[in-house]
Amino acid sequence: MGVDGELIRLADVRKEFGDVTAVDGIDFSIERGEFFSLVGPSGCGKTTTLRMISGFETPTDGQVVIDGRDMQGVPPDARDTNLVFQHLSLFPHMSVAENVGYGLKKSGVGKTEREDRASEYLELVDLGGYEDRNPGDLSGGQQQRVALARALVNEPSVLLLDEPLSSLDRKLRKQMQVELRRIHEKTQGAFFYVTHDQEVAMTLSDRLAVMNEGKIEQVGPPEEIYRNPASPFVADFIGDTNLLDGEAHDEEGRTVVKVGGRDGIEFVPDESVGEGPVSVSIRPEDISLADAGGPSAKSDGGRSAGETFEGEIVERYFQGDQTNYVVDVGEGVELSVVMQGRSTPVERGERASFWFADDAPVVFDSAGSS
Ligand SMILES: Nc1ncnc2c1ncn2[C@@H]1O[C@H](COP(=O)(O)OP(=O)(O)OP(=O)(O)O)[C@@H](O)[C@H]1O
Repeated sequence: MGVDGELIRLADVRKEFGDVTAVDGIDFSIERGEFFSLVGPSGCGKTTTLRMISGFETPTDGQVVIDGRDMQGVPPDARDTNLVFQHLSLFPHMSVAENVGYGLKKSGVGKTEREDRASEYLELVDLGGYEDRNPGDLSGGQQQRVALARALVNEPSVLLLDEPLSSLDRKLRKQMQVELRRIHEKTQGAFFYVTHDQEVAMTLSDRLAVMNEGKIEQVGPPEEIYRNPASPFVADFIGDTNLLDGEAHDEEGRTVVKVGGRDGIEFVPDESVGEGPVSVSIRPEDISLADAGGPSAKSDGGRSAGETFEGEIVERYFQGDQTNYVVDVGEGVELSVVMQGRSTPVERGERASFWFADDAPVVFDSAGSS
């Protein structure tokens, strides 16, 4: 563990269940020591992908390679992977230490070494001293940490995690996210994390793959995916965005994108885009607001700000450190805007001016690529 290089590779992997195509020809690889997440909406094929890596499901087509070895025909227990599920499966009649040492016992490790290693991994998940407890006497988060220790104790090259936090309440989930990151750093093994929760995936991952309807739409570090989404689906699924229909056309030799008709939004896209219908993604925090006609404090921290537009504030939600607005731009176009820090003095029902930097909008042509 801890050596750089590719550990897992999926090459053109497909899985069909009867006439349902659960996974539709996917390719990605996971590096040693990496925290890699597979994220996408319910039913998109995440669990099926994880089960093909673990060996509980056989691909209809394509190749799963772990550590340079083709896994075709290799059963789950002969793979260097371990699994943690959403629903805990601790043995209630065994102590915490016995639960953690269970896999070691099965592979013939003696009692003393088993106990030592169980204690070592309980220490790792911050449960040193809990060896003799019953799993039933622990909190949900503690039980989840025991399950983690049990999956880590035989030091697999890859830990496969299928929504392991989704049964926990919000506060515990946040705590466990921090724990997971810390445990990952300590173990140096690769973590493959499956979730529909894009926020969790962004927080935890070195890189993530965004999956939709059995296909991978984008693979990359969270920030790159957030800033440069490869498709309207990715722009919408990862973080919040304004996804708008627009039209690109040529105006005196340069491309101009229009959203929402004559009084709508108009801008020159940062990257070249063909003429015709387009989708436009603008993140709410990339739009600035001020009261219409007031002393415009228009500045974008050095980024070049484009034209100023006008709209009516139809919603305003104060949220402490930020204020969320919905601006009606006319012709059915509404923009969501997030202003950080102290809110602007624009109230619901008032007119406001707004603007964004030239490089804020990401434009996708009708084929869906940016
Ligand atoms: N054993 C099976 N037999 C038939 N269809 C299946 C089987 N397993 C999964 N599917 C189908 O394959 C598709 C992908 O399922 P999968 O469980 O991989 O999705 P998922 O992204 O993990 O969803 P969720 O987030 O809800 O767990 C779904 O349409 C599902 O109904």
